[in-house]
Amino acid sequence: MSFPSLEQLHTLKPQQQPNYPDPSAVAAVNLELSTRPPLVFAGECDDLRSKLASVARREAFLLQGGDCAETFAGVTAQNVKNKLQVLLAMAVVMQYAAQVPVVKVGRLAGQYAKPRSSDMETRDGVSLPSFRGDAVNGFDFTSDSRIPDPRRLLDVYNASAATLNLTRAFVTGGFADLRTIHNWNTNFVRTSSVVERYEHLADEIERAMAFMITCGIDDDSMRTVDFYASHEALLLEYEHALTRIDSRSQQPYNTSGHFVWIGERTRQLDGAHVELLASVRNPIGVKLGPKVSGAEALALAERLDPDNEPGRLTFITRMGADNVGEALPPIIETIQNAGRTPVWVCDPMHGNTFSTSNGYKTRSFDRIVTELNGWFDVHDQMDSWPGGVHIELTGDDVTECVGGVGELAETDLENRYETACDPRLNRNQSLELAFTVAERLTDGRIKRANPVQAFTPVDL
Ligand SMILES: O=C[C@H](O)[C@H](O)COP(=O)(O)O
Ligand SMILES: C=C(OP(=O)(O)O)C(=O)O
Ligand SMILES: [Mn+2]
Repeated sequence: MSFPSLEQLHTLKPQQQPNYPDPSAVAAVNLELSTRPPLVFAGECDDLRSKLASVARREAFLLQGGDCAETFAGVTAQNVKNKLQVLLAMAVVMQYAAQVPVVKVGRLAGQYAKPRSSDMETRDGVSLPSFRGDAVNGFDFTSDSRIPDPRRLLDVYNASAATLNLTRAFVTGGFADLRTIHNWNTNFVRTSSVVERYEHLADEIERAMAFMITCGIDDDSMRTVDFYASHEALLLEYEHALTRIDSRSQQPYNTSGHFVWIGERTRQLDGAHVELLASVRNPIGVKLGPKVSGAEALALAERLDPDNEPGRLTFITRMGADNVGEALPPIIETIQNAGRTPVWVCDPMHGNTFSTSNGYKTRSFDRIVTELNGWFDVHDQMDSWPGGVHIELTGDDVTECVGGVGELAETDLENRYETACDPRLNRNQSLELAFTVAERLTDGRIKRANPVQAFTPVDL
């Protein structure tokens, strides 16, 4: 099985690509990237695909989260640790509530390139190219900083390798111990105003943990977790250079991340991004906004997952709180009628962004929860599995989204607004969201594949 050449991809009018001033510099970077070792291995991608197949079979739930735009300056032990900490804590809460394994996938180690709504940004009458992520140009609003530089792709590779290395060390070196993670949640519940709402769940987890320990359960599954890297496959030069033929299967894999997805702005059926990802064996995702029809979603499924392979395709729906109830059911119905069971994931962030009167791009925690609840209601109505959530978040106490447990107001945003692109949930808002999702997952209306069987005493 081969994959398309970069030249072939460029004939497909790729969207959201940088306008590099010097093609020879791009070619030189391509050559160097194509000799660099893979960042992830095909076998790891296969493991993730089989875990996502469990999600498609209602036997697991996916938690995918991290920065909207990673930054080179953000590649620090503390930043990676905080992000992992909040994701692992969220996963414990969801896993206990859902009574199914939670597949943990970070938006990290490659999320450095951004599609933008507008090519140009104008401030005080000065127009410059939009910031497209550290992978492309600089955040500073100066003409030099905003010139796309292909050498940044080498920095993306190095930053991603360092982040992956740290992540692997953290999740296998004791940081992911279930008892430690649970203590974080207990502290959160005790130190925030959500005590009454979540203390019961936190206490139940505490008792379950204590019970497991009294049973002498103390194996590796208590201390380590499987954790995977994901990002949007946006920059064709980078993604193509890291697409390699697996020596075991002779199949192409994107080795820049375990899971890569196609964004809302680049999912044209006959486009370059669909062409490239259709050719790789990774588990892949596609973002679906409120204007997509069932027929378009089905055409994407048939193109990207022709064998209807469990775990291969994840639809990440980002409908907006006001649209999810109307826009999502016909899409699910069309896919169900075609006999397909992709992984259905909710991204409650990208359809709910707005700008405040004081000029901040933000999101409201309440609107995020409204879309999530609407999404759960639709899957309940359609008897499909609400398979996971896709969240832009950080493990830091930033002030980027209004509302939530700290009741952040628009006037609070200036205190610690650090995102390089979209506003992220902060640590406490992320944990509160996990408890909110947990409440829905314990909802009896959601039909799991293997509900925890009531204990039936043996007839003696
Ligand atoms: O992360 C998603 C997009 O890159 C982002 O929402 C685009 O933001 P913009 O509308 O400010 O360009
Ligand atoms: C660009 C993103 O989202 P979307 O493609 O859904 O706008 C993103 O998830 O970073
Ligand atoms: Mn975003």
